Amino acid sequence: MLVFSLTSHDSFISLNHLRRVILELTPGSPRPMVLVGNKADLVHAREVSDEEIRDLANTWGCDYFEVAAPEPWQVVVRPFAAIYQAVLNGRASH
Ligand SMILES: Nc1nc2c(ncn2[C@@H]2O[C@H](COP(=O)(O)OP(=O)(O)OP(=O)(O)O)[C@@H](O)[C@H]2O)c(=O)[nH]1
Repeated sequence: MLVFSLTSHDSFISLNHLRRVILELTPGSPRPMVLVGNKADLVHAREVSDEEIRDLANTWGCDYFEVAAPEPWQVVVRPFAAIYQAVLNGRASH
């Protein structure tokens, strides 16, 4: 799960490194990933544009979820459910 803060462009950029490390540590394995922008409630402090998020999600072939920690767990759980489903799909195709 590639999580960044919508209020920190640096955290968005640092996902490149994080993803590279994950890929290097797990060669040959299925590695379903989702992109998660946290702190969606802090609208006025937002530093990452929808366009750059969409571009990155397309480039990496990831689903994108926007969450805020204060939201009900039913919202915050969505990216976890997506990863879980992707793992199950990966197993089914092997
Ligand atoms: N409003 C809001 N605050 C959040 C959210 N997620 C985390 N925080 C707050 O951000 C602060 C830092 O949270 P941490 O969980 O310590 O995250 P961190 O990555 O160690 O620190 P930061 O780089 O400061 O975000 C805490 O005060 C959290 O309560 C969010 O979605 N919305």
